[in-house]
Parts: sequence; structure tokens; C-alpha cells
Amino acid sequence: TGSTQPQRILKAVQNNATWGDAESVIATIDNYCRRKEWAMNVGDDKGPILDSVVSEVSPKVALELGTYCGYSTIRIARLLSPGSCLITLEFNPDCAIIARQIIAWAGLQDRVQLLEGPSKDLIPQMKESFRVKSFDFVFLDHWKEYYLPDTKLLEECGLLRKGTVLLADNVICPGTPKYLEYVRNSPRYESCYFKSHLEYTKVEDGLEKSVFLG
Ligand SMILES: COCc1ccccc1-c1cc(O)c2[nH]cnc(=O)c2c1
Ligand SMILES: [Mg+2]
Repeated sequence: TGSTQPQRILKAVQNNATWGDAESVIATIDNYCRRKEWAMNVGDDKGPILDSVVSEVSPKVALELGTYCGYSTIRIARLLSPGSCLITLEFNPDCAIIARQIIAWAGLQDRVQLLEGPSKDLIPQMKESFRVKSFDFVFLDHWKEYYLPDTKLLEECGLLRKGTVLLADNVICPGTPKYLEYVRNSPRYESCYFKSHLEYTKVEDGLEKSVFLG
């Protein structure tokens, strides 16, 4: 019985990154996934776009849908000011176990709350159980078919406020046509596309930034 990809990524981090140094964890994962085995991290081409949007918003309360190994969790959390927090949702327990260790290796566990379970079950609990009033920033990076239903659920649960920024990965590859159609045509969003590439490849992909207008 061999190892899983998340286990191999964790081992690369433990063998090459400096404990407590988020930048070295990011660089280690990018090097490993570019040279050894491709993995679905937002990566070092789309990553700086994510960084610039997070820095512009400087969210106090942020949400990530889809943790995987924690790569984008670390990219976001390393930019948060003290007292801010990032809630990240992961449905796969094997990924959650690895992500917790990678987030800890980066020294960011105090700003991150990783919740295990389906986003459709966890989102309605945000207000009561997790004392969230509303999110300032949401990064959508889980399963493309859930982008639209989860966005509507966030609206229905009153978790978006005037100015909340949604940033969606993979809107071209694998592609999220129903989500794109919604945010680009709804009068309740102002949307724009940041062209880039699928992580570690030359294939086109991009991020869609959508501001909720209330
Ligand atoms: C499992 O498919 C991997 C894959 C294969 C080919 C092209 C794209 C992707 C891909 C890339 C990503 O950044 C992703 N981000 C989040 N959830 C995904 O399922 C996902 C898939
Ligand atoms: Mg992705």
C-alpha cells in the first residue's frame, strides 16, 4: 500500500521547508508539484493574483471552499493582519489531516480554522456555530459544480455583505460555466476575469473576481 499525493507533499514540506516559514512552504510545494508530480494547488502563476486580491481586500473574516493540502490556505493566511481569521472547508478527511500539518509547519494555525465536512452542511452553521456575521472575502476552489449552489447558499444565509469579494479558481479549466454566467449577468455582482494558466502548465485558466453589491 503506497503513499497518497497529500502524504508525499507533506513529506516534501517536512524535508525541505523551514518550520514557521510560510514562504518556504509555498516555494517547496511549487517546486515539488512542478518537478515531481502535478497537484491541484492554485500554484505560482495564479497565486500572485490571489495574493494581490487578498492584500487589496485585507479581510478580517475570510472563507476558503476547498483546502486540499493547504497551499492556498497558507497563501491567504500569511497576508492576514493579526486578529483576522480564515475559515477553510474540506470534505475529504485524508486531505484535512495533511492540510492541518502543512498549515502548522507554516506557523499559521492560529489564523486558520479548518472545518471538515460538506460545504453545503457547514455554510448554514457559520452564523450560529462559528459566530460569523459576514465574510469579507471568499475563495472558491472546491468542486466546480458546487461554486454556484454554494454562492447562492452564502447569499441566502446572509453571509455576504455589500463589498464582499468572491474569487473563483478554475473558471476556464476545468471550467465553471454556470457560475460564470451567474456572476457575470446578475445585477448583484460586479465581475472581472484575471487571465492566467492552469497551475504548473501552459494551459489557459484564470480567476474570476466578483464583488457582491448587496
Ligand atoms: C482533480 O482534477 C484535477 C484537474 C485536472 C485537469 C485540469 C484541472 C484540474 C483541477 C485544477 C484545480 O485547480 C482544481 N481546484 C480545485 N478543485 C479541483 O477539482 C481542481 C481540478
Ligand atoms: Mg483550483
